[in-house]
Amino acid sequence: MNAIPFIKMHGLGNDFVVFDGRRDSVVLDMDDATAARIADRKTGVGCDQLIVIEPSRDDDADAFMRIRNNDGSEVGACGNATRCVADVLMAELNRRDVTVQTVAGLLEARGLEDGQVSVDMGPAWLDWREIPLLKAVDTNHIPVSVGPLSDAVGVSVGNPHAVFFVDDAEKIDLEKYGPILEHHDMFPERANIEVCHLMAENRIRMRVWERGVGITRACGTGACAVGVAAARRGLTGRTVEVVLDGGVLGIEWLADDHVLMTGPVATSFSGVLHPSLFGVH
Ligand SMILES: N[C@@H](CCC[C@H](N)C(=O)O)C(=O)O
Repeated sequence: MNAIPFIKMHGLGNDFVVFDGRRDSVVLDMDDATAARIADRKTGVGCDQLIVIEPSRDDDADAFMRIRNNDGSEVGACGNATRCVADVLMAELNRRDVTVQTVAGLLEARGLEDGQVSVDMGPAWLDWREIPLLKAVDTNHIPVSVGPLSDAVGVSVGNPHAVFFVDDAEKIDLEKYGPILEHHDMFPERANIEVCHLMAENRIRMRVWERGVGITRACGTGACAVGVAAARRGLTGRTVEVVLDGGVLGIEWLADDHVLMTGPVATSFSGVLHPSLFGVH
C-alpha cells in the first residue's frame, strides 16, 4: 500500500496534522493510541490536534471533520482547525463559502479578501447541563477555586470551557493550575481553561490550557468562550479582539447567540506516513 499523505497546518500557532480520509480510507479507522503516537512531538509528527477530513454525512455540508487532541481523544470542536479545513475545501471547490460538519453541528465558513477565514461556530451553550458541569450552578459564576483562580464563567462552543478573569493573565502559572482545573470534579468531561484580562476596550488578553493537550499558542473555541464570557460579565460589548500567544482572533457574539470567529490560516509543510502506522502491512 502507498504512503499516507498529510498536511501540517496551523491557526496562530495552534498546529494540526490533517489527513484526507475521503482519499485514504485507512485513516478513518484510526484508534486513539495511533492518533496520540502521530501527535506526539518527540516520537511522531507532532501537533496539538489531529484532523481527519471525511466524507460529509449531510447534504448541506462539504465535508465532515473529525478532531482528536494530542492525547488521542476525540473532541467535538476546534475553532482554529475549522478555519484550516475550510481553507482546504475552499481551494478544492474553488468557492468562498463552505460548510464543515463536526460532531457538534454544521459550521459555515467564508474566505475573506485578506486571506482570513470567518467561521460561524454555532451557538454558545450556557446551561450547566450543556457545558457540562457537575451540578446546577450559575454558569456566569461557577464556584471553583484553585490557587489565584476562582469564579469562572462556563461556556460550551461544542466543547467545554472555563474562563477566569484575572488582573494579569501573564502572571498565572498555567502549567500548575491548568491541569488541576481541567480535571476538577466540577467538569465531568474535563474542561479547557482560559485565563484573561481586559487590555483595552473590547480587547482581551487570553492564555489557554487546552484539555487533552496543555498550553497552546491559540485556541479558537477558547477565544469564542472568552468573548462570550466577557460580554456576559458586562466587561465588553459583543464584538471583541482576543489576543493569544500566537496572534489575534476577532470574535462576535451575534444576536442569535451564534459566535463568529475570524482569523488566519497557514500551511507549514506536507509529508507522508508509512501505512504500517495504521496497521496496514
Ligand atoms: N485548539 C482548539 C480546541 C481543540 C479541542 C480542545 N482541546 C478540547 O478538548 O475541547 C480550538 O482552536 O478551538
